[in-house]
Amino acid sequence: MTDPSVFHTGFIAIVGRPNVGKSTLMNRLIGVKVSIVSNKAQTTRHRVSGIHTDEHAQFVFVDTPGFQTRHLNALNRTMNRTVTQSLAEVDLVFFVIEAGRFSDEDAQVLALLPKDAKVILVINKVDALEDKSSLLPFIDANRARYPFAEIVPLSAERGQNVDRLLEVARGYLPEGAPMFDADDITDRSERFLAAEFVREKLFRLLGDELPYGMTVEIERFETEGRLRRINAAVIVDKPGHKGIVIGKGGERLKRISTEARKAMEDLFDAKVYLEVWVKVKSGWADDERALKSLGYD
Ligand SMILES: Nc1nc2c(ncn2[C@@H]2O[C@H](COP(=O)(O)OP(=O)(O)OP(=O)(O)O)[C@@H](O)[C@H]2O)c(=O)[nH]1
Repeated sequence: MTDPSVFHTGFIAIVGRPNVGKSTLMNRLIGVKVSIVSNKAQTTRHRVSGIHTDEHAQFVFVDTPGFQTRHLNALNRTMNRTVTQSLAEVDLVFFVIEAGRFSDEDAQVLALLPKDAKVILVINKVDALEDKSSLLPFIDANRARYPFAEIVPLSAERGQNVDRLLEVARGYLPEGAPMFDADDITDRSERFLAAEFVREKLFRLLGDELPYGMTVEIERFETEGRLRRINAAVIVDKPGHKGIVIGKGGERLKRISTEARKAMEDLFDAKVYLEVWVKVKSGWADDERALKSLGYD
């Protein structure tokens, strides 16, 4: 049993083949919807996708980039090395499989786990198991596959035994103060996400016309209860790019901002006033600013 007076904080990666229920589990673990957000933590190389904090521990869930189990070719093998490296940097891995089933794809994911990683085997979807008595032999069969630190059967969808997973996981996280303030992270995440949504719509609606070097900056982000006032600037490099983003009669920009606003309202569970405009900030303008800051006019 872990000493409850000691606080634990650490990074966890959730891995598994497609469709085993990783997202469902993540949503369960995080609980509050608004916390299921991407946040580029400044202090770490990890991309944080969710955080759960209770009185004993802070669980920081991170994305594993480039996971690939289908079509093993040279490129994917290189990507898989990246996966193995990023998994070596977390404190704990949740390897998720489906109850009663261990496929070749599961084996491929398992093979990517670094040899000395601490891995908890999460057997998900136990609710869907027709013959409940088959669970114990299934657990035993999996013990032989890898030196799992723990094996936890659960149902992410129904929330069964999910608390147990957190309780067990805590003992594998290093002792230490929380890295993130739960409220803080929510605000910063929303701001970060707002930029992500605008970017995503730009990518989707501009397609091949996407100007090189385009960025999105959130110039204003205000929270008033369940209302957000957000101003986003799409920054392009050349005056000619401005028209591409705006489109004929402003149609394109209007669509981008409407779709981004809807996505934000869904996720933030709030009313959103969003203004999006396009600014040209060429290299030349930057030079000029740089000169001004040095006192040259
Ligand atoms: N019966 C049952 N179904 C579940 C459970 N957890 C997830 N599912 C279902 O399994 C399907 C896949 O769930 P996801 O959470 O999207 O799986 P994933 O691993 O994130 O999938 P990818 O994003 O493709 O990698 C969905 O239809 C879920 O509703 C569970 O505990 N029991």
